[in-house]
Amino acid sequence: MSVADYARECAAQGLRGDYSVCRADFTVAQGYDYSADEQAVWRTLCDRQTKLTRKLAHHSYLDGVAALGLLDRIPDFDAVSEKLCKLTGWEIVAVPGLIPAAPFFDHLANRRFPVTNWLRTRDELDYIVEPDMFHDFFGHVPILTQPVFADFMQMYGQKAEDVIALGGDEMVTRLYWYTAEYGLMQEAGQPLKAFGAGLMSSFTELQFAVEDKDAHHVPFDLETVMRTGYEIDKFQRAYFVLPSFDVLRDAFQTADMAGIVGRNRGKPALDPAAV
Ligand SMILES: C[C@H](O)[C@H](O)[C@H]1CNc2nc(N)[nH]c(=O)c2N1
Ligand SMILES: N[C@@H](Cc1ccccc1)C(=O)O
Ligand SMILES: [Fe+2]
Repeated sequence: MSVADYARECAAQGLRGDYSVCRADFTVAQGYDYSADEQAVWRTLCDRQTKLTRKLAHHSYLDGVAALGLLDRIPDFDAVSEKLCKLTGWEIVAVPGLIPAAPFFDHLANRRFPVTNWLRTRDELDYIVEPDMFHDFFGHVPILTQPVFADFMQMYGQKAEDVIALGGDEMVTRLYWYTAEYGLMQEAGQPLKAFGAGLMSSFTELQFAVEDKDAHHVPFDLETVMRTGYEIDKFQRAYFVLPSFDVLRDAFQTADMAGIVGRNRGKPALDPAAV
C-alpha cells in the first residue's frame, strides 16, 4: 500500500498521526521538540507503570528496563539506538503511528523497531486505543536489549514476510498480536506474568489480564492463535498463556505455515471469548 493511500485511510479512521511527511518505508524524523507538559506526562506514565511491571512483568522485560537505563525524559531515538545497537544490533526508527503490516514486519526483519513519535494525553494515562510513543517504547523496546528476543523479533519479521506471501497476513498479524502484544507467561513454579507490550503500556489492562478472575486465559496453541480474531480498541477477550519462550520459538520454527494458511484462509475468525 502506498503512503498516500494509507494516509487517507488513517485520517478516515480518526488516527492521530501525520502521515503526510512519511518516507516510503513509513518512517519520519522524530522531531524532538516535546513540551514541558509532555515531559511531565511521560514521567507520570513511567512512574505509575513501573510500580505495576515490577510485580506483574516477566523478568526478561524487567532486565531490559534495567539495561536501557533511566526513563526520566522522553527518549531521544538516536541516542537509544546507539545504546541498543551496541547491545543487540537493533535500532529504533520514528513513525507517525500504526503502519501497515508489510512495512512493519520488513523493519523487524532488518532489526529496526518502529516507534511512534507522539505521546498520549493526560486523559489516556490508563489506556489508549492506538499505539503511541509510550506503548511502542516502554512496551516493546526494553525486551530488544535481551539477545534471545532480539533474535526472535527479527525472525518474526522474516517469517511474517513468508506467511504474507502465502496469503496469511491476517493470520500472522494475529500471532503477533496474541504474543508480542498481549502474551502471558506461566513458567513452572512461578506466578503468572505478562510480557506482551500492549499490557506493559496499559495501567488498567495489565492488572486485568494478570489478576482479574474475569480475564480469559487460554493455553498457547499456534494454529488456534492464528485463527482467533481480535479488536485493538478494547481489553482483549482472550490472553494466550505460554509455558516458556522456548515453546514459542520452537512452535514458530517448526510450524507448517503453508499448511496452516491453506487450511484456514478465507474462514471466519474464531471468537476470542469462545476459544
Ligand atoms: C502486524 C500487526 O498489524 C501489528 O499490529 C503492527 C502493525 N503496525 C504497527 N505500527 C506501529 N507503529 N506499531 C505497531 O505496534 C504496529 N503493529
Ligand atoms: N492499549 C495500549 C496501546 C495499544 C493500542 C493498540 C495496539 C497495541 C497497543 C495502551 O494503552 O498502552
Ligand atoms: Fe505494539
